[in-house]
Amino acid sequence: MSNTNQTVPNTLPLLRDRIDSIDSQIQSLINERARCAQKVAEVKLAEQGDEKVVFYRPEREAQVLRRVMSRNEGPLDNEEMAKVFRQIMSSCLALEKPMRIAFLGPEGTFTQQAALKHFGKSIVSAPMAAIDEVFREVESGAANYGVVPVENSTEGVVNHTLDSFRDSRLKICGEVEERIHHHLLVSPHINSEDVMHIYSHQQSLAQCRAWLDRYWPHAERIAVSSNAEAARLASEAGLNGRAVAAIAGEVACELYSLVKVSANIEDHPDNTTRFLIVGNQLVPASGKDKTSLLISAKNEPGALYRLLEAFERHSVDMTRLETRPSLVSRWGYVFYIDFVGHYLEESCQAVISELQERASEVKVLGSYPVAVL
Ligand SMILES: O=C(O)C(=O)C[C@]1(C(=O)O)C=C[C@@H](O)C=C1
Repeated sequence: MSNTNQTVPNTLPLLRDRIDSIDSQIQSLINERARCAQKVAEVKLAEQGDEKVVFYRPEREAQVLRRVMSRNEGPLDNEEMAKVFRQIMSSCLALEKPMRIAFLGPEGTFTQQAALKHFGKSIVSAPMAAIDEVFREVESGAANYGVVPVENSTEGVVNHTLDSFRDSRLKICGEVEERIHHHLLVSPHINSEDVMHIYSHQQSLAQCRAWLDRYWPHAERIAVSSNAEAARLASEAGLNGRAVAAIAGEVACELYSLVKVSANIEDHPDNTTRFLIVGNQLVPASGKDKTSLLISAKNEPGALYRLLEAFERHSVDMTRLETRPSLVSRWGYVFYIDFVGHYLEESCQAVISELQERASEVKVLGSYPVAVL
């Protein structure tokens, strides 16, 4: 083991020798860790059996990353260090069992970016054409987990995702937040001044509305199924000499070899999207968790008040409330509620059982670690 108190050499050859020696130690340790993960897989298989074995453990991953951040002394900052360990765990998990992750595609979407941020790069990516396809892919067992957008700090909730939980038995296993930067992109084969049509996902167009009003008031805005699809269309149009632009992110820009006419054009610089990880398992407590519920309220005066009052009385911190039409009865509603805590904690159990008495249906969509990265 190297002695951390050793003085740092001050010539380039000696510094590189030191780096080589440290790298060799890090490499041995990473492989030693990987062998432990392989052993963990054997133990899990022996204890849980082939059918029920769960390799991916979100609560354990969150604990590992939190520990990395809290003991970190720099000079690398906490997030950088956690990203390194994120990838080490991703590689170790892939040794235990390669994970197939379905996400709202095509390749290059912010959802793919979120999937890589959450699971690391050692996954098999499975882009889907729509949010309900992501759900179906995981329900059928074709994918191990799915990643879907659920809310954006500028535009609010993604209704498709919330609605997909009504008839699904999938559970929320995690959340991930991603800062969203939009760019105006064109094919290198066209002149950006000729652009009269701008493609993007409806939410992205909305997130850049003020900027578009100001700088491209005469261009027609065309909503398509995703911003990666917009990038694909802009690239294809460029090959045919048609001047079309797309609004999309970095990954799509690179994937379709587009060029940036303007970067970071979102109206709100802290524009952030929250994504959910959906899977088949109820996740044990990590020590810092959130819970999501779907509640069908009775259609009577004061129904919502009686639901919310239970949170107050048990001092459970509600972080989000969304209302959607129930689709079962006219003017009936379902509520999506997020709160701090794990559903097995005493105070959370107390709230849930009171809600069960007061609502016609309470579905626990899942408890999951608060996003670490
Ligand atoms: O602790 C486990 O259950 C493991 O499988 C090991 C490990 C890791 O590399 O630390 C790998 C995958 C899991 O998702 C969590 C942690």
